[in-house]
Amino acid sequence: MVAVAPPRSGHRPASPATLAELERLTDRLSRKPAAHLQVESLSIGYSTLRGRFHAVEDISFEVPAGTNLGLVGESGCGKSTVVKTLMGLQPESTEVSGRALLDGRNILGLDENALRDFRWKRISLITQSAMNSLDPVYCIGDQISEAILAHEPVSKATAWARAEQMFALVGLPAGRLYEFPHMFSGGMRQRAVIAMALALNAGLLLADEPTTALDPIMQSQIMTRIRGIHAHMRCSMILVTHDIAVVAETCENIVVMYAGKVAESGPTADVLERPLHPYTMGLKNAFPRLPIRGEPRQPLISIPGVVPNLLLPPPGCRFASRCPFATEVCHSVTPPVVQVGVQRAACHHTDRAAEFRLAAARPDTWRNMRGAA
Ligand SMILES: Nc1ncnc2c1ncn2[C@@H]1O[C@H](COP(=O)(O)OP(=O)(O)OP(=O)(O)O)[C@@H](O)[C@H]1O
Repeated sequence: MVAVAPPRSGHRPASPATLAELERLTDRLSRKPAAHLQVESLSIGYSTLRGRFHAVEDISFEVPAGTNLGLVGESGCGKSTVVKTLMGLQPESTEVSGRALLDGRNILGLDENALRDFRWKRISLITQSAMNSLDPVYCIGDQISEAILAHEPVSKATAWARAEQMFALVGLPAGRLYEFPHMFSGGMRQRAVIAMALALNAGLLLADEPTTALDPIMQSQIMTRIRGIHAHMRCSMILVTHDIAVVAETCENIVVMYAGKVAESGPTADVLERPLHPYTMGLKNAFPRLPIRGEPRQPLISIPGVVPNLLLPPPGCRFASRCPFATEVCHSVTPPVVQVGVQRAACHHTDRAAEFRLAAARPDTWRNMRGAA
C-alpha cells in the first residue's frame, strides 16, 4: 500500500487548487451511470477434501440499473458465496460456471489485472465484518485515499479531500480519518467501510450483511444511512441479509435462496405479500412483526430442520425434507422454475400456493412437520 502521508494531527483545510480538483472529481464521479447486472446460470463449487461442495447451483437473476435487490435466505444458503464470486474474491480452486454480465461484460474468471480495473470503480463491497476490509496498520484516510488514487488521476491532497467528503456523507468527522481501525467503535468502522465503498461511486454496491455485527439501534442507523446514500448516489445495490423486513423497506426486488438455489424471486412487495414457495412462507413466519394494536400478536414460527449437506445435495427439491406440503414428486424430481405473474418460483405446486399460504400461517402446520422430522 502507498501511504498518502497526511498530517498526523489536526485537520488541514484544503487549498483552492485541491478544492477545484475535488469539484471536477466529484462531478466526474456523479456522472457515472448505475450498473446493470445479469447473472445467468451461475454455479459455484468449492473443492474440499471430501469432494465438491455445491454451494450455488444454476442461479439466475438480474439487477436493473439503479435498483436494489435483496438476497435472503438462512445461513449457509450461498448468499455470501455469490457476492464474493461477483467481487472476484474466491480462492483459485473454486469452480465457477455461468455468466455475470456487468453492463454486458462477463466479470467471472477475469485475471487480477482486469479485476483491479473494475473493483471499487464499477463494483464495490461492504462486508459483514468491517475489520476484515480494513488494514490495521494504516490509518483509515490512507486506505480510502489509496483506493481513489488507484483509479482516478488526482493529487493525494484531492484524494484525501474526497475521503473527507465521504466521511461527511456517513456522518463521521473528517479529523478521524487520521485514526487507525482499532480506534473506532464497531458502528464507526462499518461507516468507514461504507465511505470507502462509496468513494468512487461504483455503479454496483454489494452490501453483505452490512449491519450483522452491530447492536439493533446501530443496525437501524446504518441501514437508514445506506438507504439515504443509495437514493443520493443512484447506484444499483445487492443487499445480502437474513432480515426480510430490511429488504421490504430497502429493495424493489428480492431473490430468496435456499441451499444454493433460487427458491423464489420477483418484486419484493409481491413476493412477501403472496409468496409462491413454501420456503418463502416459512421465512416470513420466522420474522417478528411489530404487534398492531387490537390484533393478536403473531407467533414466530421457525422452520424445523436444517439446510441439507451440499456435499451430496438431495435429489428433487432441496427444501422437500423441511416442507410441510411436499409430495412424492418433490423428493425425486427437481422442480421447474414457474413464472406466475411477475414472480418466479422453483416449486412443483405453485398452483396450490394460495392454499399453502393459509396453512403456512398456522403454527401446527410446521409443528407437525417437526414431529415427522
Ligand atoms: N471456501 C470454502 N470452502 C468450502 N466450503 C465453503 C467455503 N466458503 C463457504 N463454504 C460453504 O458454502 C456454504 C454457503 O456459504 P455462504 O457463506 O455463501 O452462505 P450464506 O448464505 O452467505 O451464509 P451466512 O448468512 O451465514 O453468511 C456454507 O455451507 C459454507 O460452509
